[in-house]
Amino acid sequence: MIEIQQLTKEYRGKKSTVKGVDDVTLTIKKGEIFGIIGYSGAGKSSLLRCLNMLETPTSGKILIDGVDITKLKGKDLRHERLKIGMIFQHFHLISSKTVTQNVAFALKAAGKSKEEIERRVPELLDLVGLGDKGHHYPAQLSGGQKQRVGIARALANNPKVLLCDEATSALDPSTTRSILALLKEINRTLGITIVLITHEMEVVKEICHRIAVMQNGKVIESGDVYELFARPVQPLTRDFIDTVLHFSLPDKLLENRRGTLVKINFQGEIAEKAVVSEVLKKFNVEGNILHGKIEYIQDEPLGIFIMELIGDSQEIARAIEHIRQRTAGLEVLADAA
Ligand SMILES: Nc1ncnc2c1ncn2[C@@H]1O[C@H](COP(=O)(O)OP(=O)(O)OP(=O)(O)O)[C@@H](O)[C@H]1O
Repeated sequence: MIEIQQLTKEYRGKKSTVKGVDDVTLTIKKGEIFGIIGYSGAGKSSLLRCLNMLETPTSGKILIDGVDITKLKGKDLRHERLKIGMIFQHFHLISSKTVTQNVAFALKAAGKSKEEIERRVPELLDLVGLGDKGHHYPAQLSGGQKQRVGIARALANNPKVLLCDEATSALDPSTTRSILALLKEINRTLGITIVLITHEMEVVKEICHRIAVMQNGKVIESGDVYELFARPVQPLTRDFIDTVLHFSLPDKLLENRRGTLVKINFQGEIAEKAVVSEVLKKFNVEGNILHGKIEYIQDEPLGIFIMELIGDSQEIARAIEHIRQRTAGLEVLADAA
């Protein structure tokens, strides 16, 4: 439904030109929650803001349901933009207006009648769990409640796409979870496609179906979130995943090891874990499990074991190959000492 083709966004300064987005091609499917992750300066905001033309791309196309929005201007662009809602890290509410007036503002801007606005605003506030807060001003709300107003406002005109710009970065962990749960619910019940940018892998793990990892304006890796957790290719993707899986083996353990250290991913099936005992019987290697845990990625279990394999190097290589072929992935963390 959203096709980004060879998109580039350059910022031209007096002395130099910065490529915020550098030749990005991506397809975002209808009804999915798509995450774009990267460190500061990777180009996430630039890419997201091109999707509703808050930034004008330098080159490339953005097709939304087949319409290239980069070609639109004036009334046509305003009309197309109504299909795309957006929420922000710092909410961007109008402080002098009540919650009801903030949400009504989006409907007014779209030319909706007074009757329709009066009918729609309470509906939207109920949807985000703020049915009793209509007369409050933003200053009287918590961060999570402010973001709920932002979500109600973004959904006012029944968009097909919701863009989320670091929507939970200013919130504490428990409020973050409640806002992510609301976004998930909106995606499920209203079928709205959600594109979110974040620098937190926890957010991705919690709600995204697919993700793209950005670095220096480019997408360096993309795919199904479970697949990327199980089989990351790029070092940067691994770094992000490590922030969630928290694998740091004590230095002492690394120093004292005798064998090859491997990390094995299991697709959560107990049967797969039998592979390890099978290997120990089949090959002449000794194995010590040093660490094990199960993470839930989108409610699907991903088991992770760290093992030390001790034995003849050829035999270890055969054992590794055997495990690799029968599990969700194996990574050699350190060769035999
Ligand atoms: N308006 C602008 N003028 C000039 N350069 C810009 C502008 N906006 C972004 N850039 C540059 O484009 C690159 C990508 O920035 P962008 O804000 O898109 O990254 P980001 O991944 O969203 O980072 P952050 O999370 O810090 O916002 C950076 O090098 C940034 O300095």
